Amino acid sequence: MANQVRSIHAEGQARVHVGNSYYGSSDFLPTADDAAFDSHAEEHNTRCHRDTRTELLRQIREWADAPHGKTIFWLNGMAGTGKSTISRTVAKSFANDGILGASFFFKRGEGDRGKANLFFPTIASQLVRKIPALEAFVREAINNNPDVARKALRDQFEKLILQPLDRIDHAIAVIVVDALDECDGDNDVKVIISLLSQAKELRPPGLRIFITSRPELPIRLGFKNVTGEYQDLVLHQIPEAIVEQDISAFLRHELARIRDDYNHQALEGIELLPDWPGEHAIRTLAQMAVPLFIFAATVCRFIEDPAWSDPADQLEKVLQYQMKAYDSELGKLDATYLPVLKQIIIGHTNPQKLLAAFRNVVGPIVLLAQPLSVLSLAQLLNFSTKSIYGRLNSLHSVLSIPLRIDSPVRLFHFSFRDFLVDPTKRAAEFWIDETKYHKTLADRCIQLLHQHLMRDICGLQVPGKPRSEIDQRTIDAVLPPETQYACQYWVHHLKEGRSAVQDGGPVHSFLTSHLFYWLEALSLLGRISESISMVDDLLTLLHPTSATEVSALLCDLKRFILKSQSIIDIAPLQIDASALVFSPARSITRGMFKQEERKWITSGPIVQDSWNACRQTLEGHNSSVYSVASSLNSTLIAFRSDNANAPHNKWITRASKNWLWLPTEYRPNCWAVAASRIAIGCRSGRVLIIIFPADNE
Ligand SMILES: Nc1ncnc2c1ncn2[C@@H]1O[C@H](COP(=O)(O)OP(=O)(O)OP(=O)(O)O)[C@@H](O)[C@H]1O
Repeated sequence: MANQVRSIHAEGQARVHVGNSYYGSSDFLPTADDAAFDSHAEEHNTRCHRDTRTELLRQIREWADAPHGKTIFWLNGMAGTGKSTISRTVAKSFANDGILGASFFFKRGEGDRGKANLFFPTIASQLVRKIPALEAFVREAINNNPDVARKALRDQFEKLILQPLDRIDHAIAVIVVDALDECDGDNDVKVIISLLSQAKELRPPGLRIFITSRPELPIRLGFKNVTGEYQDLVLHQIPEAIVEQDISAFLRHELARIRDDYNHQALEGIELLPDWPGEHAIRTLAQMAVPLFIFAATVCRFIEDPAWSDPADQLEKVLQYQMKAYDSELGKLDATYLPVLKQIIIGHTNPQKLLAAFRNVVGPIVLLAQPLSVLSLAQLLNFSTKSIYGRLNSLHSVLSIPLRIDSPVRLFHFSFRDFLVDPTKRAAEFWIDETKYHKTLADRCIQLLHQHLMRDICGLQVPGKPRSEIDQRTIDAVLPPETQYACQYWVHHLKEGRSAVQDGGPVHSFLTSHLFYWLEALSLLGRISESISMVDDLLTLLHPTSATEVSALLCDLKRFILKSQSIIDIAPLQIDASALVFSPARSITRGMFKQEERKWITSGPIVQDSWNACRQTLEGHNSSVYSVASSLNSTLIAFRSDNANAPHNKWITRASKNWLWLPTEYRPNCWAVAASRIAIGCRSGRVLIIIFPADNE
């Protein structure tokens, strides 16, 4: 990070002075991890088998190459029909030909990949890498609006993508956006569609956007609003015969591979016949599958799974679901997943016990907002790693379970979760009660935070130490993945579990004891801005009659965070320094955490009584220092700039380290420093006197 410390040191005895650190923009833009088609998390995901989707892929290519074609191509289709696989294939082929501008694969349950927040910054940062001429204009946008990546989607799109692209001569570039339906927030989805449709205004008009999604209502409405601006294709309306042919080709290839691998290590006499499974079985499986590729893919994993029996037996088990698969689309999901799940209980005398154990482990896994490893799951759920592995052993065809204990367990396909939590299956043996397990996760997250969070968890000591100077390994050591997860998602699970927040309840008690440590941890994770929406969510969960105290605390807390988030974001420990010291005397948050106030301020500023009308001050202006003054004996130094928002006026430093950050209304116009006492004349008319203990105290 380009973090420049420019403190001017007084020679001699000066112990307290006003310094001037400022923080350059470290990362170019915040981005969503693993969203690109070629990211590490996506690398093992399948692309179209070479004998499948040939005509469709040709059409997509033709659209991308057509000089006056529509800007957007929308490929929509039901769950499991193969959209993401097509997206990966076209992204790879565009990348090979040098025309892929950017790709974003939305994925629910994978943190930032399931939200709109970082969609445009991620696309912009990839575009910059692809088209270097854009960099200067994107940087200019960031300099003019340092917070642009956190602004409304429209601002992000216009400033980071549309305007920079409009200022350069660019050749054709394709952006691939997969699974838009997995982006949270119906309104965000509609806004994204509407904004992307504006790309047609670009001169020269070289941008193409390939979007896939399920045909869900908000997306259909979004596209309805931009009728005429896009070309589309409905995957599940492709004639059945063509899809059956594609799925057959895939099955033929995969089952032959499974047979050969099995025969390679099978004892003599039990090998599969060389023509196994035979055309009849392939045709039956393909007919059961149409139009769901996910059926074919899961069946192959199930047949191959050595945990059960040989491939021929496994195939027989699948074929028993023949009639069910022909029933309906829901029946097809049953036929996909029931053979796998039934294995868990077949032949057991006490299936209820096994089912309960299955739900207690698999329920949380499918509901996580971001995948966790077995190690982290064990910590979070308070189970042993052995018992988790025991439950997962039979699920290798539906879950990707890495060998490493600290690598995340992932769903092969989101339709597995859809199947398990389907509310129409309440009575079914494998049904997972979403609300119940979200509640469990919320409780466990809160308990974990209770156990692990503490003040100054990284041992920074110096209150102004910027987050950017803390080694990520230090943060990861004190905040392991499950604690990071709990910090970010306890409110999400509370909300999805529809738990009421009430006075004296677990949330109230957590906030009363651990609020500051939680905010400090969020800051260390670079996620403090998300605390505002979490507080908003908590406010929606208030119990109607018994939440007076916690409601007042949350309203106050929102003001507290809004006022100080810019500095807490930079220096985590300012939460109980500047944020606390400058909050109003009657702030509930301040009152509650009075004991946290830093002892190194003997006498703090006189502050207003209550919150005033100013909710938040946006930081980010720059100006140079133009005058420096020193006391007669040269022990004290003060300096001033044109601009009250200039970074040089923001900190009180001690021994050349930042200690106390000054909110805008306390920024100095003039000041006097004497030993450990500092008097600041503020532009607002306030005079602020702060006394620090002498160094030897
Ligand atoms: N053309 C193909 N060739 C080989 N395998 C395929 C093909 N299409 C799909 N598959 C397999 O089917 C699985 C499901 O497909 P995919 O994830 O692409 O469906 P989807 O339509 O994106 O589903 P969802 O809408 O639920 O995300 C893939 O993981 C892959 O294993």
